[in-house]
Amino acid sequence: MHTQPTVLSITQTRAAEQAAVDAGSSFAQLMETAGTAATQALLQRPANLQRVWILCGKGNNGGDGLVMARLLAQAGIHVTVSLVQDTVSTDLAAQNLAALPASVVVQAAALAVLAEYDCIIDAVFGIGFDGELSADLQALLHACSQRPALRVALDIPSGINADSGHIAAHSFQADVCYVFHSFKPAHTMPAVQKYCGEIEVLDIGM
Ligand SMILES: NC(=O)C1=CN([C@@H]2O[C@H](COP(=O)(O)OP(=O)(O)OC[C@H]3O[C@@H](n4cnc5c(N)ncnc54)[C@H](OP(=O)(O)O)[C@@H]3O)[C@@H](O)[C@H]2O)[C@@H](O)CC1
Ligand SMILES: [K+]
Repeated sequence: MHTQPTVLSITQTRAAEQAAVDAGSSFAQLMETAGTAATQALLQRPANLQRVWILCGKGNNGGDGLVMARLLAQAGIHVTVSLVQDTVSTDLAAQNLAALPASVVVQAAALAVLAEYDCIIDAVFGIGFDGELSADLQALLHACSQRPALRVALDIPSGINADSGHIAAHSFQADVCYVFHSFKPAHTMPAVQKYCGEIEVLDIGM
């Protein structure tokens, strides 16, 4: 029997996260589990993953990317992280930035070196995104979306509003989207699904 995926709005997702924390988990644990699940799913793919570039936003979607950076580096992969908003704004993202091993290169996003990467991970924005992308981010995400590298989006491709499904100009075009816990309304929309590519829902223990 084909079962429909559970769909939770942004508000419902945040309530489910809070309920998991109230039941004994922690936001840090949820992020660690999200980054771990996405790393394991990525490593299971028959893909060339020698050099991975992770684009991190300043919020917790960026934090998920930083967890992946640590775990992929520990798996022996050459990882470069770019903080595309020049900073991190949440405690969880800051903790995971501080926890990066020395082998992870942290440098400004440089389009000139884009061709060096086998895989690009979009951890810029998740369910916290609303509105349009800045001109700089439009140029960066557009260039990434043109690359033949494996393009991975965490939770939702950056530039897309998880509730309304509004697709900002030059949103990230993924090959695979690792969705945490449950679909958001946007994941059910065919126009958004074209930006997600393959969608895999990952259990993050909530
Ligand atoms: N909480 C948890 O337990 C877990 C959360 N998880 C992960 O966290 C993600 C949600 O994280 P989040 O809430 O920090 O939001 P996120 O998507 O990173 O973006 C927020 C940033 O975007 C910014 N921003 C918004 N619009 C913008 C625009 N147009 N242009 C520019 N900037 C814009 C906004 O800036 P502000 O408007 O506040 O200045 C803010 O700084 C979720 O999708 C999942 O991946 C998992 O780890 C599981 C456990
Ligand atoms: K993303």
